[in-house]
Order: sequence, then structure tokens, then C-alpha cells
Amino acid sequence: MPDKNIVFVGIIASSSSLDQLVISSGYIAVQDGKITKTGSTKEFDELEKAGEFSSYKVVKLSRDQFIIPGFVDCHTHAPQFPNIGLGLDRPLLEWLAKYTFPLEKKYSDTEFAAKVYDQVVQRLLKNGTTTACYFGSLHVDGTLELVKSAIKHHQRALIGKVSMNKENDAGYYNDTKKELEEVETFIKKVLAYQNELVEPVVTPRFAVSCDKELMDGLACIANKYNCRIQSHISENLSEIEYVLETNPKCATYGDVYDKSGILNNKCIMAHAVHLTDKELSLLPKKGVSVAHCPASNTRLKSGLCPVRRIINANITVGLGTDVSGGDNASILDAIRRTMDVSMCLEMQGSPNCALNWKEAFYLATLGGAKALNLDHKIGNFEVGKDFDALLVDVYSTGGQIDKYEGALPTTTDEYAVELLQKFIFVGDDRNIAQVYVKGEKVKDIL
Ligand SMILES: O=c1[nH]c(=O)c2nc[nH]c2[nH]1
Ligand SMILES: [Zn+2]
Repeated sequence: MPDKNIVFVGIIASSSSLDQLVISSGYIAVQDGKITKTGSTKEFDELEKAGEFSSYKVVKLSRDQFIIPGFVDCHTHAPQFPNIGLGLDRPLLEWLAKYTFPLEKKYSDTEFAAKVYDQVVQRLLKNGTTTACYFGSLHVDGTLELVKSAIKHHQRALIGKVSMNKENDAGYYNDTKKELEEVETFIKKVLAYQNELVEPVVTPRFAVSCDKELMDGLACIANKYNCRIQSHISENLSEIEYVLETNPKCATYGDVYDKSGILNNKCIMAHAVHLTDKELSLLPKKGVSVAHCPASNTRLKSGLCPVRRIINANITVGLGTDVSGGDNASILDAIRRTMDVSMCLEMQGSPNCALNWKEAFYLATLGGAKALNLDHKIGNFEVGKDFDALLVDVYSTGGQIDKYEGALPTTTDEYAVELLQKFIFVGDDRNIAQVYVKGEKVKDIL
């Protein structure tokens, strides 16, 4: 049973905006999974003396530990995990045909799906991903296994059954009418769980795999059930060329989605590497968010996404691991690659492009929550939000970070910033000692 009342005391860090990191010693009180009170350590001492926390479990962090919000993965493909690290020798469209569609086809086998998805969800929780926005496969029952795993392991998850109706060599697509029926069936089955952590997402794979009739129908279904929509946009130049060739009345890739009513403030698009100026003004007008996926953009040689330009266009951005185009299922890795890719662009001559570690940390937490329209519930530690959090132990045994006694600053505030910085640049899952989703502990290696 999770602790009903729990209070954490120690270093706490979160973002209030892209350029505002809030880090200090203090406390977070949690009741029934929700944050009810926060304050300084001094305030905690006074309240504790007054008996305020007598019915609470009190968790006092060590000097080398801190609490941060859980990571938000805005874009990943659960059925592709068996291919992680494999087949990254082709550009997007060839990679999909040769490696990805044949693997995803296997999820017609629900037993196989159940086994893979149970591992995927546990891997992500171990990496500190408390919220994931998942693409499943074309299959209703197979993708429902992902829903069951997220519920079983208590992960916050947005899950889509992938929609495709255009013929491909793997024979991995559906007839339009059948596809639209299956999407509704999937949504109804997910909603029937009445699980507050898991929601269905309408998921047209991309405009290469879906024609206008299917996308029109999917937009109607998303409206009917008030669902989120996820897809891919402008990842690769050959993809864009194909989409414009097959939609001659559309001036841009964004227009193709817009003409079907796919673009709205519940829509998140992955990649957006090659957006035109027109699209950079269309997407924020429609309220569309972007999942920035730096690992897959470099692994599949799609391009270096100018993420600062997207942010400056007033588009809400979160981070995605995009496994298995991406080769790493950790948002910590996505943070580092976001910094690296943006710095490469700056070094190649685009001024003020680089994102620093505090900005990348924001994208991994509050930015992701905003991109998924979940920032009223998660993303930082405002009172009233759910407690989705990581307890980080910087010098955990067996980890990569060694302690050099006497080398770090002695003032608590400076020490706290350096601890967080070390974790962001050098840490891994071994430093993520505990993971909480809505107040429930889902990982504990302390
Ligand atoms: O990186 C990607 N992975 C995919 O599975 C995919 N499908 C369409 N476009 C895609 N891009
Ligand atoms: Zn993707």
C-alpha cells in the first residue's frame, strides 16, 4: 500500500519556466498522491514541532540526494524496443520498410506484445520516465497489452493504436473503414478501464502512411472523444518530398494535416526538423506542440532540429526518445543530445541556438508536461499537482559519479546546483533511487 501521507525534506529542484530553475532546501508534503504543501526547511521544522506531520511518513534526504519532477517522454514507440540499437544504417523511409514495419507486424500476437510491453514500461520507469506518450502498433488487442502494462506498473501513459491505410511492402496497413472502426473500439476499451493515469491517443502514423479520408475520419473521432492526437511531421527531406507529391494541393506538410483538421491544441507532432516559416507560424496558431527527438534525428540522419527556432516561434516543446529510431530509452540521454545538437547548430554558425542544461531540464519536465497538456497535473511541484517525482542519489554505489571530498562548494545553495548539474551530465538510472507516480513508489533501490 502506498503511504497516504508522506513528506520529503531536502534539496528540491524544478522549473517554473524555460529560464527559471527553482532549487533550494525545503519540503514537499503529499497526501493521497497530491502535493498539499511546500516550503522552506525552516518552515518544515516549525510545522513538525507543532505536530503538523505526526500522521506523515517523513523522508529526510541526505546531503547528496535531491528530488526532481519525473521525466516526461513525449514520443516513443513501444513495439520498436526489441530493435533498439539495431538497423540504424538506413534513412527513415527505407528504415521503416526494412526493419520497423516487419517488427511491428508481429504484435498481432498478443502474447508477444504482453511480454515486450511489460519490459518496456518497467525499463522506462527505471529510467525515471513517469509519463510516456506511446505509439503502439496497428493492432487493437496488441496495443491494449501496453495499456494493461502501464496500469499494472502504475505509469502515467498516453497510448495510441497506430493508424495506417496506405499499402506497403510489409502488408502492414488496414482498410480505411476497418481502421476507423478499430480506432473507436480501442478508445472505448481504454476509457472503460477508467484509469486516471492512462488515456487513449488518436495516432495517424504520418502523412506517408495515411490518406486524407483516413485522417479526416481520425480527426472526427478525436473530436468526438476529446482525445489527444499524435503524429510525425517534417522529419526527413525525402519524406517531405513524397508528402508534397502525393498532396499536390497542399503548399506544406503542415497544410496536409491542417486540411484534415488534425492540428489543434491537443495535438503533438514528433520531429519538426525541417519546418518552413509558414509552418512555424501555423503550428502555434493551432496550438500544436512538438516532441523534439534528437537521438533519432541524428541516428537516421534526418537532420539537426533547430529547437531554439521552434521555441522562439512560440511552439510548446517537450523531449522524446523515439525508440527505436532513437537508440536510448532515457530522457537523461535526450537532455544531453538536445544540448549537443543545439550546440552543433550554434558552432556551425546559427547564433544563440544552443540550449543550456537548465533549459534542457525544463524541456524534459515542465516543457513535456505542457506539450502533452498535462501541466495542470505534473511537470513541477506546485501545490495541487500530482506527486510524480524522482529521488536522485548522486553518489549511489556503482554509479558513474565519484565523490571528491572537499572539492565542491560548501554553501548549501551552490552545492545543490552542482549536484543537479552532475546528475544531468553524468548520471544514469543507477542514480535514480526512487521513482514516484501520483505519490506511489514505483522504483526503490535505496
Ligand atoms: O522516427 C520515426 N519512427 C517511426 O516509427 C515513424 N513512422 C513514421 N515516421 C516515423 N519516424
Ligand atoms: Zn516516432
